[in-house]
Amino acid sequence: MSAQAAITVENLTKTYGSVEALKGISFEVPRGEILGLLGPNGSGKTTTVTLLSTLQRPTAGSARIGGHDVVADAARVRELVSLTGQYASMDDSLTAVENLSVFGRLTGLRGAPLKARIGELIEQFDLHEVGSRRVGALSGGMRRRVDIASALITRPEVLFLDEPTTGLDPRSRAAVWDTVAGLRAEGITVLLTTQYLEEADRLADNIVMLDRGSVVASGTPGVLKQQAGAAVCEMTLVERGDTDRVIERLSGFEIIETPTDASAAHPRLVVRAPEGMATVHGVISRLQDSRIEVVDIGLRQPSLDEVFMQLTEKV
Ligand SMILES: Nc1ncnc2c1ncn2[C@@H]1O[C@H](COP(=O)(O)OP(=O)(O)OP(=O)(O)O)[C@@H](O)[C@H]1O
Repeated sequence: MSAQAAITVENLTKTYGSVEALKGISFEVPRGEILGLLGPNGSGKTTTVTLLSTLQRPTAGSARIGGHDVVADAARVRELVSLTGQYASMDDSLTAVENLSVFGRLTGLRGAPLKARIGELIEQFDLHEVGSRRVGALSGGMRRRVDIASALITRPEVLFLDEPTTGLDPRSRAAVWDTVAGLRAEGITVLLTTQYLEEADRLADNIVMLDRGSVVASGTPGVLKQQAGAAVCEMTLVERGDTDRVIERLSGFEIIETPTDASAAHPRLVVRAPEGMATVHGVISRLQDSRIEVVDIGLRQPSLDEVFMQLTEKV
């Protein structure tokens, strides 16, 4: 394993009684990179973060942060990492600056150094306007931004972001994405857990996909999409009423998505296209034979969502 790695995980295992939360996972995160740890509910994401941040001990295997073992060297690891995410621990009745101050004091910062660090974070996270407002009155996205800022008060080398955008509306989610992308510029290593493939696709240098406690795939977003192999043929129908007829007419093709939104004016279907354009032409000729009209039809790379579906189906 590389000496440069900020996080090294080797055969990490955690069992709770008869539940195998992690079944021996391994991965590495180079310094300054963002790793997206992806997986559905219960796949082991939070367990991984609690082990890496020394909140729990592994049952077997090992993990190192900046070369320090999370069990043997737990005190040193705690100096290097910070953890935030879904369950922000800020006091709603205090202002953003007061919250930063509380976090700073908790870590032993006082006086001028504390004030200077808060000033830097206000600058870095563009909190000038909201610094004096009560955190309870801030939007969800702005709250998370203050929360991430407070996690950085100690200048950690590694930041764990546990589902930082769960429960946020799309606009707030985009604002948090900007904040996380900015962390890369600061050289901080980030381990981001998420259920949203789009989030990992946007932010992560590398992705580790977990399913039921095991790694089912890892690599860059681009490589994972390629690994999934076949491109897909996506079509949008003119008439909602044609959906059942299309499904019937496309027998023999592997339909991987049928319309889910009953209110959508134009239903969308996706079929796997192992033969690329030849598959698309095959679909078009079947639709033409039945005089079924489409708004559009085309070939595209599978999304990470589709990759994940395909990989987890195989397990
Ligand atoms: N303290 C615990 N005691 C018993 N089982 C646990 C405990 N913590 C987690 N588990 C189990 O371990 C498995 C992995 O849970 P974990 O919370 O790590 O998943 P997750 O991927 O973070 O899911 P989510 O997205 O819901 O947070 C689940 O089956 C969970 O029920």
